[in-house]
Amino acid sequence: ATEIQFWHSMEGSLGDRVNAIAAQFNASQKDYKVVPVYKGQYDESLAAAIAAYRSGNAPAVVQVFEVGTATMIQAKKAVKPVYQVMADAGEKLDEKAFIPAVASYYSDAKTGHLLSLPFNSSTPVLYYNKDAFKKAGLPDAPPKTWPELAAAAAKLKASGMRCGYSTGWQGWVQLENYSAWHSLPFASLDNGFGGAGATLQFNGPTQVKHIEFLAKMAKDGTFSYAGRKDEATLKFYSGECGIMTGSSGSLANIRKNAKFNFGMGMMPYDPAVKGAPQNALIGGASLWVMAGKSPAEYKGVARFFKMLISPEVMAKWHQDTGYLPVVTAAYDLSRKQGFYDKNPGADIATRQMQNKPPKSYTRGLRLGYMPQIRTVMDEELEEVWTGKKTAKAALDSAAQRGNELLRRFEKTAN
Ligand SMILES: O=P(O)(O)OC[C@H](O)CO
Repeated sequence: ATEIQFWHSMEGSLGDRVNAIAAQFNASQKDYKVVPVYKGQYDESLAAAIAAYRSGNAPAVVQVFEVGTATMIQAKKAVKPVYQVMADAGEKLDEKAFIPAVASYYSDAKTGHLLSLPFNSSTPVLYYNKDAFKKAGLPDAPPKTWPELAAAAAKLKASGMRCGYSTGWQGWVQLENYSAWHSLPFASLDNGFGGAGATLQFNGPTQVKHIEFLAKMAKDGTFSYAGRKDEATLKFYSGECGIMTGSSGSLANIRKNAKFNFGMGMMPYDPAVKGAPQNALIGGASLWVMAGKSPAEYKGVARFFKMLISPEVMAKWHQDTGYLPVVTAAYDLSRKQGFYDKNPGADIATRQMQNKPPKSYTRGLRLGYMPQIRTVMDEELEEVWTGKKTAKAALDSAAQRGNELLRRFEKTAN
């Protein structure tokens, strides 16, 4: 059988699910063998795939986080667009089958065709420890607003918890999604979808106020910073933190490890901000096909992709993990199966994305060097949590440093 290397960043239960899907595909036919390989976290696997391409050892498929999209689009020679892979292999790709917000994130601005395959899309959600809420005398309901969240975190601490609130992926949750959820642009030119020349706008007064709010929580000990990626997930399921905002896709590992009852809610919003809540931006990752592979490998990739987005496989992946059902048929199937009736909260990630019709600047991000801009946001926010910088100084500096990265990216493109 022709081997198809599939590099990914799915950890714990998520990795188990990826392995199970590959095994299912491999058992369904004899010509191809998909070999999933965990290559570290998103930034690590992206760097590994680019290095491997340069030395001629690229995998056929690599999972790239959403913010790496512009990087992959620019690496034209290194990738083969998914719509071409499917067409060459004679596999029909119904691009209308995808949830529009997901498809547009990964589509070519000019042709409108899919460049990568949407696979694990998420939105940030809120998780809360129901047992801890009960012990703290809090009602059994997720905090809806940031002031409610702060009050609940204070009560949790007062009841003896070590950590009231923590967050995963701070740039994604507290600035990228916070902006969209509050109907604000993250960057000009429709967050970069309008072409080159965009400047970052996440240092506006509303975002500054929000980071000040979190800084105050960090100072009084009700917000505990856990790390740049999804370290907060572990702090939540271990019972240390009573509330967490993080990826809807953290559900798989929370479900497996939490020894308490937990509930979910939408991202909190600031009631003082007009238009909030607006809609969420998707995160997670998509699957990119690398260039320079054999026709047989591409045929196998196309068959595998076809299976991944079939309503049955996608519905199961969504139900098992908390990632979005990226094809509408998988959402319909899950509903028909009674999944949302049996699992309250399981459709929150989808509902947030569709909360209101998106504005031109709440559809997603298409910004070069966005992984590096994430690092800049992380560095600057960490200065706020440790009290070394004010929210305003940190966000202004992050925007300025990020703008320099954007200009540098545009130069490499020409
Ligand atoms: O944990 P994930 O896979 O939902 O990804 C979260 C962020 O969007 C990664 O950039």
